[in-house]
Amino acid sequence: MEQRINFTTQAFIFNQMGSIAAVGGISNNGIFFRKIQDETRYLRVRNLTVRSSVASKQESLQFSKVESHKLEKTVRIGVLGASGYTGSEIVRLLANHPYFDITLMTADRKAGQSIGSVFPHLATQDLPDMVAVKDADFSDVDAVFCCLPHGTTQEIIKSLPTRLKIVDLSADFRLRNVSEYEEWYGQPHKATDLQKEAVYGLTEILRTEIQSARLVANPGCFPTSILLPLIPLINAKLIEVKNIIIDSKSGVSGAGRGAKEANLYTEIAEGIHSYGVTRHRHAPEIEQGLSDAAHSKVTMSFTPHLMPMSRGMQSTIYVEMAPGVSSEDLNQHLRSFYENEEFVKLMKDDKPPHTRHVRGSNYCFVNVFPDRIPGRAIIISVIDNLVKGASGQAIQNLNLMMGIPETTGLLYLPLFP
Ligand SMILES: NC(=O)C1=CN([C@@H]2O[C@H](COP(=O)(O)OP(=O)(O)OC[C@H]3O[C@@H](n4cnc5c(N)ncnc54)[C@H](OP(=O)(O)O)[C@@H]3O)[C@@H](O)[C@H]2O)C=CC1
Ligand SMILES: CC(=O)N[C@@H](CCC(=O)OP(=O)(O)O)C(=O)O
Repeated sequence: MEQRINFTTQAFIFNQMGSIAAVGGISNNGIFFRKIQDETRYLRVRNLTVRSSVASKQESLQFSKVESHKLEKTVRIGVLGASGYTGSEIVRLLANHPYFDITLMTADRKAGQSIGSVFPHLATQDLPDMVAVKDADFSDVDAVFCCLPHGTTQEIIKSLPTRLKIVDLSADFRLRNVSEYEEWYGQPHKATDLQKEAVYGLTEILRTEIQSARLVANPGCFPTSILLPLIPLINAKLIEVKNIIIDSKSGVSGAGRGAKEANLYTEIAEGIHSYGVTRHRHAPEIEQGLSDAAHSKVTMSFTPHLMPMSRGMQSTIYVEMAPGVSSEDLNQHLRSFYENEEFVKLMKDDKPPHTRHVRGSNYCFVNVFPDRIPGRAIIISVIDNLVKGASGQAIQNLNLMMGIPETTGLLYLPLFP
């Protein structure tokens, strides 16, 4: 039977692998209610004693512990660039977030409009109209998702109150070396002090640094799909750092919502094409991550392709293994490295993951295959460019920065078919 419940506490049940098995709330009289995915209804879970290890009879999983958090504070969120693809994806994902409450949204050409008029799929959300950044009042905001074009972003972030926590989805604060930024982005960096403060937001790899950061540079979508499998393998010296070849494919939403001739249906449908060959601006970002892992300068070959699909990203990575290492060793290492992670999963069989298996979710699915050529392996990694490649990872990072479980509001299963 449906009922309205006022929760005082949000609770998480973990399975024995340490992953969150159920999210719910604890009512005033101490009863745990399990949240039903993607709905606002809750299922009463009986026979579960909070703070004990007794499993619920209604659950097939063996619960190992319950952690609870007081729902004391609501974090007031500003979404800069809410009329774009990543901004609107933040709004969609936050609809079910128990702590984050959107109090401010900005747009540029669409300033003055409601989110529902710009994105009818969000018309059910009761949110303030979007305003221009110059008219934005940050007095009711604690944290900001900055979903603006690179270049514009630095100056806007520089002008924000310093008490705000910021997750920047643009490329403006990702490269530590500002001269490298100038070389690849064709303009000098205009906020070099802030650059020193920024922490690169590849959550599973830099969790500790992100927790205490004020400004997080959310990674690019291609780098996310590539660095998640490669960094642990380089750290463990299981692959050679020379001759890494990466072939990546992206859905068209990766290019943003702005009208561009190159992104017309007629230019995209019924074919694929490579772009940015040898000079894509994600190359230095990927090499920065790989070099940090290797403690030496790493270079690689990277070619992105545009696919006739709205979202999704696959990176196919060709590597040379260290002497005596097999592709099964790579698989085993990644499996154990990500064993307790909710969002990075190694496939259990020998099938390649598909972009459609992670669509709309914050998951990264990975598999490793032996190449026909001895000593080489092929790694396939898929994400949704708008979720793990942008807005989902951004929420995961802000969760950490606010000291709440990082999966909060992100346990959406992929949308299939
Ligand atoms: N799309 C993706 O898959 C990914 C994108 N990113 C990065 O995230 C950022 C946002 O991308 P995305 O959402 O795709 O881009 P969109 O082009 O879809 O959206 C851009 C947003 O910024 C606003 N805007 C544009 N110019 C200005 C300006 N001069 N001043 C203030 N606001 C402005 C736009 O407002 P209006 O619509 O009103 O003009 C819109 O809200 C970019 O830096 C992008 O590179 C990162 C990872 C993945
Ligand atoms: C399909 C497409 O055009 N994709 C974008 C990458 C999207 C992304 O992650 O870009 P940022 O580095 O700006 O955040 C591109 O290739 O430039």
